[in-house]
Amino acid sequence: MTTFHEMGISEPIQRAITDMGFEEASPIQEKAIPMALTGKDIIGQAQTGTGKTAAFAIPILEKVDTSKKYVQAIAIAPTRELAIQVSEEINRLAKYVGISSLPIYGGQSIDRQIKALKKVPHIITGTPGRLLDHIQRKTLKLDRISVVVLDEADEMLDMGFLEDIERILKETPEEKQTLLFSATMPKPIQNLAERFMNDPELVKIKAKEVTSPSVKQIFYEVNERDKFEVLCRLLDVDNPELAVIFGRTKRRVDELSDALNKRGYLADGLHGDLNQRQRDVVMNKFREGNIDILVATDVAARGIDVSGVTHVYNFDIPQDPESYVHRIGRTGRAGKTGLAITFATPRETGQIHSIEKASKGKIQRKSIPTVAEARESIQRAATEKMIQLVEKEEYKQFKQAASELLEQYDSIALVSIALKLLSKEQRDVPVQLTSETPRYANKPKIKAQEKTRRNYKGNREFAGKGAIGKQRSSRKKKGL
Ligand SMILES: Nc1ncnc2c1ncn2[C@@H]1O[C@H](COP(=O)(O)OP(=O)(O)OP(=O)(O)O)[C@@H](O)[C@H]1O
Ligand SMILES: [Mg+2]
Repeated sequence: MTTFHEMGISEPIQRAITDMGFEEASPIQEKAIPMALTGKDIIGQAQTGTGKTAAFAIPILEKVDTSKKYVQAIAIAPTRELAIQVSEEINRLAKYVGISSLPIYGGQSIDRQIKALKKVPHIITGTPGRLLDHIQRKTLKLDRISVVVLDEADEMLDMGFLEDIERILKETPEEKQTLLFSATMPKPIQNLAERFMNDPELVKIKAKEVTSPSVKQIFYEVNERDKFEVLCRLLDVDNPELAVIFGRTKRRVDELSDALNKRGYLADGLHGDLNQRQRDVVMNKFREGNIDILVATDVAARGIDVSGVTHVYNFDIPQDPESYVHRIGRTGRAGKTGLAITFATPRETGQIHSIEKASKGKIQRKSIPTVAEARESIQRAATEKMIQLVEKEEYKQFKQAASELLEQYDSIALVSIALKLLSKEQRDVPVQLTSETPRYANKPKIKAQEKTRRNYKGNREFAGKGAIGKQRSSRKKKGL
């Protein structure tokens, strides 16, 4: 184990790292940081939640020259939320060095961004479409960039951002360092690396499984029409601190989050049809714990780091093993443990095995908890809540009323009713979800090339507006 001090990181950055609570470098940081400091191009692969952001952010910060007032590094990410998050992590690490990072993404006022760009931040993080937009408006110049980062590069390829990335990279000088990071590195990424990188070094943290070992993986065989009831039962039994539930489409996410609210859970939805302000509101509510369930499309599958996510539910099975790996990687981060639950309809159980094969992990089949078990959990939760409130002495103003009730009624009946009221009453509210047809069920394994094309259509709800262009209409038709 290596400390950041031993890696020769400058003192002010070390101080910021200490403030962030990092004690020692994670394996990817230990390998990638010294290598990146030599100036080499790097392809970095390590499991989800293992600190890849700092692995590229620290070398960037060491490279930026604060005496020079121009943009010196860019980090490109597939989604707006991720661009914001990466920028925030860079700014935290840069706290004592006078370097600033600015996120640039679609959906935010371009004028505001132009104003912020005039202040000439040293580092820009952004989604491909909006970065390109600023380059074309000449409000962003990349001719003196010395580092480019492609975070979640494989996802950006899958989303069809290749052309945009090529156009962005054309604006950067020949002589520069390129860093490419992801937890998954499917084949097509190697072509990208060959084209854009200069003799890159592969820094791969060898692991038995692609998924994080701190995430326990289970699946339930559930009929489409039973999914929601089973989900509620599991939520009652598992009682997650914070959970992310992934749905296949935007409609699914909206319906699911409405239905959960009707049943008394604190949930909100995130997908690409919300405007940026709505997206920000939802993410902030989730980060601050004002909701404890985030229902999302794959827009939240990559890179999003919210500490305290204990459970990930794949309400709809992910469309490929990579998506599975990233989705479940929203829990079990930074050494914490997590539970990943996947629903597979009877026709989809074969896909569970494909995922297991590709990720070299084990997904254990479990049987659905019974109604009685769920009820027991609800009662246990209500009892715990009552004990907590009693211990906090939060009952004083009801004392008089309580004594009067006790004179007239049986004490067991009264406490039982109080428990009933503390339990989530809305659990019986009927809800109806539109059923989703599985996208790739029972189809032969998709070849890499074909897959890229399909995802290009199916998956482009994510990021910068500029990049989406004509794909939008076909997406709308499909209701994605
Ligand atoms: N050395 C460290 N010690 C403790 N915590 C760390 C360390 N490095 C990073 N972290 C924390 O671990 C969490 C996960 O880091 P990060 O988001 O960079 O993971 P990642 O590898 O990029 O994951 P993903 O593949 O999902 O994008 C963050 O909250 C980060 O602040
Ligand atoms: Mg990441």
